[in-house]
Amino acid sequence: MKKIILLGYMGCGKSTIANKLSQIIQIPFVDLDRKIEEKANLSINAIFEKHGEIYFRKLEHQVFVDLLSSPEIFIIGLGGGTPCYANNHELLNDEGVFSVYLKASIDTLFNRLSTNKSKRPLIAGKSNVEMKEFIATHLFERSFYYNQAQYKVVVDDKTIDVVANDIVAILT
Ligand SMILES: Nc1ncnc2c1ncn2[C@@H]1O[C@H](COP(=O)(O)OP(=O)(O)O)[C@@H](O)[C@H]1O
Ligand SMILES: O=C(O)C1=C[C@@H](OP(=O)(O)O)[C@@H](O)[C@H](O)C1
Ligand SMILES: [Mg+2]
Repeated sequence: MKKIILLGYMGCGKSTIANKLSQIIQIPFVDLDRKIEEKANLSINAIFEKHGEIYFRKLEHQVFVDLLSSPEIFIIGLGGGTPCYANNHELLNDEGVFSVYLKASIDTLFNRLSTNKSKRPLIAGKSNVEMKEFIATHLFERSFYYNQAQYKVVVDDKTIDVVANDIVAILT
């Protein structure tokens, strides 16, 4: 069995789907953002505010590499930016890893993020109009990195159960 990595843009459902998948296949789930918060003893928002994004990206890389070097098997829900910094995308094809891109359209991301902005420092201060524009550009810039994943699951108009079971089908 390999470690399972879920990746994709903010709001695509990495944390939610990883949690559901963990219940189905009985493998523990680790959310990279929560591990970063534990290590820094600060919330994601506070890390960005106090130390800035570059510091966050260094910590994110360290925590990701540490998790991958662990002998244990788990499901890792990455942060939306994880594959896009510090050559982390190269780790998506490591031998002991099974990586899945949860692909969502701009509309799906916008709908999910417009009610979930406050804990995401990159979009927290934006109006809805600014956010739609931001998601469109940012998703385009990041797609190269997301497409390095071994597998892709489209999540638009699918329930949490359906997405989780799509991943189970790929795994088996
Ligand atoms: N398949 C889905 N259908 C409907 N809502 C979803 C689905 N997946 C995730 N969500 C919702 O979208 C929001 C963002 O999900 P989250 O797991 O935090 O995304 P990520 O970790 O990728 O940023 C949450 O409110 C979550 O409940
Ligand atoms: O896309 C990004 O750069 C980020 C996504 C967040 O994770 P989610 O994708 O779980 O929101 C979190 O790591 C941080 O706010 C930065
Ligand atoms: Mg998340």
